[in-house]
Amino acid sequence: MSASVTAATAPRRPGTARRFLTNPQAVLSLLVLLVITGLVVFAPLATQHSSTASELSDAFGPPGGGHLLGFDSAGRDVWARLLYGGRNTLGGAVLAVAVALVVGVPAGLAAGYHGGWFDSLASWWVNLVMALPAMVVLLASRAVLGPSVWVLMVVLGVLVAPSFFRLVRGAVAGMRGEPYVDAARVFGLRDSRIIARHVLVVVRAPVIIQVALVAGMAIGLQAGLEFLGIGSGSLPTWGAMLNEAFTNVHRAPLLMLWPGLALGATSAALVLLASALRDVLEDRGTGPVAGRRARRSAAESTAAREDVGERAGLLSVRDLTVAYTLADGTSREVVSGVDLDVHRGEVLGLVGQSGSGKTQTAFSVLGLLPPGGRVSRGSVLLNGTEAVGASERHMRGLRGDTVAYVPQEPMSNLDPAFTVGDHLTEPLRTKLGLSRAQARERALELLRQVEIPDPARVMASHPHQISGGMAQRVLIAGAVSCDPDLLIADEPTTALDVTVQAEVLALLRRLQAQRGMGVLLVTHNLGVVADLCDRVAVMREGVIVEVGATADLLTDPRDPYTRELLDAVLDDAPARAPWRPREVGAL
Ligand SMILES: Nc1ncnc2c1ncn2[C@@H]1O[C@H](COP(=O)(O)OP(=O)(O)OP(=O)(O)O)[C@@H](O)[C@H]1O
Repeated sequence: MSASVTAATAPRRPGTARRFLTNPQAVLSLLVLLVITGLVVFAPLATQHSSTASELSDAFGPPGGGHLLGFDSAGRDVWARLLYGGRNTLGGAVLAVAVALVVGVPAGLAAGYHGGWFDSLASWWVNLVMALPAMVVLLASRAVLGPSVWVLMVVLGVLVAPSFFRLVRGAVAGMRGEPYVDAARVFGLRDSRIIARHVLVVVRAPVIIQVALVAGMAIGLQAGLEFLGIGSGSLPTWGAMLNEAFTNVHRAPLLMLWPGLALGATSAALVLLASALRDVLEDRGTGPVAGRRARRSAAESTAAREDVGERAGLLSVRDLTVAYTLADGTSREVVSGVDLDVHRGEVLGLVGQSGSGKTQTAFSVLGLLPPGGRVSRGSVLLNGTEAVGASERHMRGLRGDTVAYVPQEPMSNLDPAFTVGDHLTEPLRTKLGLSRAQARERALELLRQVEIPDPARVMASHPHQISGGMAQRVLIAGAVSCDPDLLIADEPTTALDVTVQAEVLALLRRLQAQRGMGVLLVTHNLGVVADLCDRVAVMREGVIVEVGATADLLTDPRDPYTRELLDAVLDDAPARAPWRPREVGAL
């Protein structure tokens, strides 16, 4: 069994439902809410009396004769009023939450995911709304829009929408640059799909918690307004009942108790549920999520280029120049005038020191340069089609089945919230249109092809439950899943330990040979180059300084920089002394 397999399994965490059901606070508060909501929704089943029919002779009458809680000051049935009034109180809270969600969540998603002018404008608007005193706005809107509890709840929804906006925007902006979001784009998934799959799942838990909190707050605020006599007046609500009871508090103090109890129990249950949900939902096995890729220092360009012949290959890059706009408004070239060709079935190594521009070149081919970066000059032909300046839609069409990508850090390219099976089946379903069952079958087959011994178990595992080596195999399986013509592998073994590196390289070599894929292998490791590549391009400070057949280039480098790289390998790897068994008693 390989090293990557033995390290694979961590104990499985109980599912969300299980954690919820074993949390007494969660279960109890949900039960209280369900009972209250059930009584309110099915009010006609819980009472045959009307909430508005009044009989003055019954005013302040005690319980009895089917009137569970007696009568109020106008001779109306208190139990019926409580149940029907709850409809307005809870309905109002639902309305406020719905408005806040509809306004706050999409705006937060768009601002966090895309940034730019919308983010600036929305953040400015949110700061403005948050600076307004809610009570004063509610009072003013009642004066302008009339005494309707529903209108007040809509206004309240708008006032609390910023809390959802900020929550969602912060979570989404924090994960925007995560490699697994880039990886999803590399698979050719649409932004809307990425948001639905990877982004919404991140904000789901805090949003659910916030919903419970905001509902509790809306109920409290609404009751406060009604109690002060600023609500609808005519509608029975728990707040209005409190208000009426308060005027007769000396005569019938119990009349305050019932709406007070209903309000207190509902608000308390919502707050307790929110806090229990926080424990349940936020205790997810998020696994190791690495931060964004480190960006390295700049370089200026020099050097010669080799004539690479006609542009008939699978990938043909000419005069590729990548520039970044810096914070001070100036522009910096990080890749300058690069020419590259990868032919079908060929493995081209792109080598050079850290920061030489290898990754920027690879991302340009994928059409996935980070924000601020752009191809300022040149052409990238993928299967004869120009990729520079192509629409995102066009590039999405190419990613996955024309060009696929194997990243450097396997773990951070898998979304911790999803299983391996989810990762593998999603592109199969969206790109190849397979059914769920077909995609699952295909994914299992792919896992077998990348030599994962127990594919069914690995399919059901989350990223934190598998080793780095296995995660890289999963990503390789994903990359070849739609049968790409060109595979771009960016330092695919750097994050792995030595034995696993060798296995993953062997796997890549085998898959490449079986499928006849062209491979652009980005690496700084000349050992890997010698092992896998047919040809090598050496990159330094953003330019290609030498291209040639691997054997020629490694044995007879023409450029001084290539020679330096080779010397560095030799310097770094002193000849090992022959292994001798430790002498007995040496310790
Ligand atoms: N977002 C960015 N803004 C500005 N410059 C950047 C950005 N990303 C990368 N660069 C610059 O581009 C240059 C090339 O970086 P690149 O990541 O392509 O190097 P690399 O050869 O792939 O290195 P490594 O092997 O360490 O990944 C670096 O000098 C880096 O500073």
